[in-house]
Amino acid sequence: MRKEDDRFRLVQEGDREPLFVTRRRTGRVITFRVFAASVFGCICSIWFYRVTAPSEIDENRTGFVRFIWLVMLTLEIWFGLYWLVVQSLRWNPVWRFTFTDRLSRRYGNDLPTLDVFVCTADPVIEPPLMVVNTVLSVAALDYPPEKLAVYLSDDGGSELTFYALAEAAEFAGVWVPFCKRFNVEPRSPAAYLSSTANGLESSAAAKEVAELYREMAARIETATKLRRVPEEARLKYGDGFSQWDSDVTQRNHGTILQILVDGRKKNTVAIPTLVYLSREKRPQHHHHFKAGAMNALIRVSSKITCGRIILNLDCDMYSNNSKSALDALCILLDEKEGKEIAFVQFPQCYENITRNDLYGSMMRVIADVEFNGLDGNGGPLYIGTGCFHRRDVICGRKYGEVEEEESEEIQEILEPEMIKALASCTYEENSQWGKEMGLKYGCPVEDVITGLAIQCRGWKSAYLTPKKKAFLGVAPTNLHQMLVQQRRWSEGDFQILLSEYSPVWYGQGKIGLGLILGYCCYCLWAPSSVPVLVYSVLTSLCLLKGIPLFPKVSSLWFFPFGYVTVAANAYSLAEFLWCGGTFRGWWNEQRMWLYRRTSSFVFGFIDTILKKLGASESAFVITAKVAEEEAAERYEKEVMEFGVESPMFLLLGTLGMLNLFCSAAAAMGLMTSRDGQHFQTMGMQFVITGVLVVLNWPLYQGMLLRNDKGKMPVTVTVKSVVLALSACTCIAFL
Ligand SMILES: O=c1ccn([C@@H]2O[C@H](COP(=O)(O)OP(=O)(O)O[C@H]3O[C@H](CO)[C@@H](O)[C@H](O)[C@H]3O)[C@@H](O)[C@H]2O)c(=O)[nH]1
Ligand SMILES: [Mn+2]
Repeated sequence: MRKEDDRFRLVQEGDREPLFVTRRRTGRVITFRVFAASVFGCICSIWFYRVTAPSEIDENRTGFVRFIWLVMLTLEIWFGLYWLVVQSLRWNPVWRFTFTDRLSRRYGNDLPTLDVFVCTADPVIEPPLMVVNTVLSVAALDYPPEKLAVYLSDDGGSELTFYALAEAAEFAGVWVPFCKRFNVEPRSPAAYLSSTANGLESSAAAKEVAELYREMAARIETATKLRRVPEEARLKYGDGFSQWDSDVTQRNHGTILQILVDGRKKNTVAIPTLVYLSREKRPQHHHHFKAGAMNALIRVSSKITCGRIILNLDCDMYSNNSKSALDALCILLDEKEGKEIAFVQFPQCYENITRNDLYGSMMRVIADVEFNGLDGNGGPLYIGTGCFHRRDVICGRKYGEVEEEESEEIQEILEPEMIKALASCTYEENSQWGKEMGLKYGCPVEDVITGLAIQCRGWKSAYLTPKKKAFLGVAPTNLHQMLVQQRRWSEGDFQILLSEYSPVWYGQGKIGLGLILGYCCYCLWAPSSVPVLVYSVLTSLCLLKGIPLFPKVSSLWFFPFGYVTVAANAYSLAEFLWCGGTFRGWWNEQRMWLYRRTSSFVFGFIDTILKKLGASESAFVITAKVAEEEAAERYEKEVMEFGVESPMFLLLGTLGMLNLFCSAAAAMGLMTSRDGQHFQTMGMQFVITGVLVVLNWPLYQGMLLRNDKGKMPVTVTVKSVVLALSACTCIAFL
């Protein structure tokens, strides 16, 4: 009898196989650690060299030169320590693999309810057609439709977006069944119809769907262009449009809520519930940007479908892999390890990246290396899109507290008017919303700080990178947008470091050291601008002035400098190529590394300090998702786009010119003197400044050689040249 029992248990156990596995690559990690140790050894000897400053250069050192060396020492200590912090991201990477077939066998259609939140904020820079494509792609997820609901939050309060969604709700009736029947991928109609490899073009069903989509798209685009909703539509969706009174503006309107498809009514279960929400906005109330929108969504949805799992998406991130929800559930429903995981983050991938990724927008290494490293240390950051949450955790449940049982029947169906009150401006007054409940307010990267707070409540998170990318969005397509986005991120991350939720103070004892360091890598982006800025200016100016900053090329002390430089760059190149990048892509990435640090992060740093002093408010500049035609062509050709006057460009231009002048002057001096000794002592500076000049090539082109609309505005060029020349002259005669 006992034996029987055991056998029975075994079968049961087999049934309880984990829904995912976590893998490590031991060989690679050990190699990496040995390598890292060798680099660290050299970093230490660089420090030692600076402190003991060998006598060869010491002979004729004046106080001024001594001061410069002290600055160099400080910078090198910073770089060394920052390097140490960054190693945490590579120390212990893990990869997760899911078994969706086991999930299906075990749960069938008995899956938790899932609410998808899509956020949009402006019908001009986020075209309604793009937004509804995202909505349609998630509505067609491989998930039982009666368990799925899609909410669109429109911070633009735009009739156009509502109109587009109403059209999409109708089209969904055809699209969702079509996707499921033919197992279509990807499930954004625009992406599907533009992909050539769908193999279904010829079938009658596909033709019909394509035709319907084109008609709908044409109607939406016409309306968007004319900025007017067609009269027929107004009649057809009257109860929706009636909520826009004459005085509705983007910043001033009551709550607008419309359930376009209601899955709670028993007969309409073939497509998911579809809801439009534009929360109330009044000029006298702060709306807290995307965090405010998300919190309104959490409350409103709790009275409609109350999905146990929440997927958060930006309006441009369409679902490219219909299994992503099942993948995420493999983690969240896993009986053992999954129990401690609060959210599952997918990488932010883009569909509009050119071959060599001119602006480094893909952040390949972050997505393919660093986030796996974070996962090994306790979990990736929540980055605001492509993330599956447990509803009760985002609402404040601590790890270890019991989960509330899901009530069998969804609560009584409330009148829309009662639900609307949940999205009013005053609802959150004197409540924990924005603090302990929902997404946190007051930070430009509300998502990162929210994820951190969740981890500090004892939870872990997981990172999933299925081969077939889960979601695809639109990356910034010009330099200025890219720099603005990075400025917001660096500012937000730095604010977190200084806030009461700082990973260093608040996270202490709540999350592991590895994860604290991991957060610091990003939180220190903004302050890391200062040393990079000083370093690049100092090496160039000292080259001009003939002040040596590094050991002679022939001296033994040169070795650590050379080794660190070569090894670090070779490693980063290798890593980039492993992640599927090209050599040019890596080179472009190095340029963006520099530009981010010498513009975005500088401003992010200043903004944060000003904000701490109470002198400024942080803003959320929404990233544009469309570009004008000529600019789009230049993007395709990987020609760097400047075009606008911006203080960030002025800074980049001035630094670029400074490097150019200094290296030109120094090269001329070298040629006239033919002094081999001079080259020996200044060798390293020649190389650094030379590399900077080569890296800046597209900048010089934009400033001096190009004539199209995307070149650097003349005023910026003139100002940069004047500033750089005056700096050089001052230094030369100092
Ligand atoms: O007041 C606002 C501002 C923005 N958004 C939405 O937030 C999303 C992200 O905005 P976007 O301009 O595309 O910013 P990105 O820099 O691309 O966004 C990244 O960085 C943000 C934090 O800085 C995160 O919130 C995002 O999820 C993440 O994708 C978009 O869907 C917007 O519609 C709102 O709903 N309300
Ligand atoms: Mn975006």
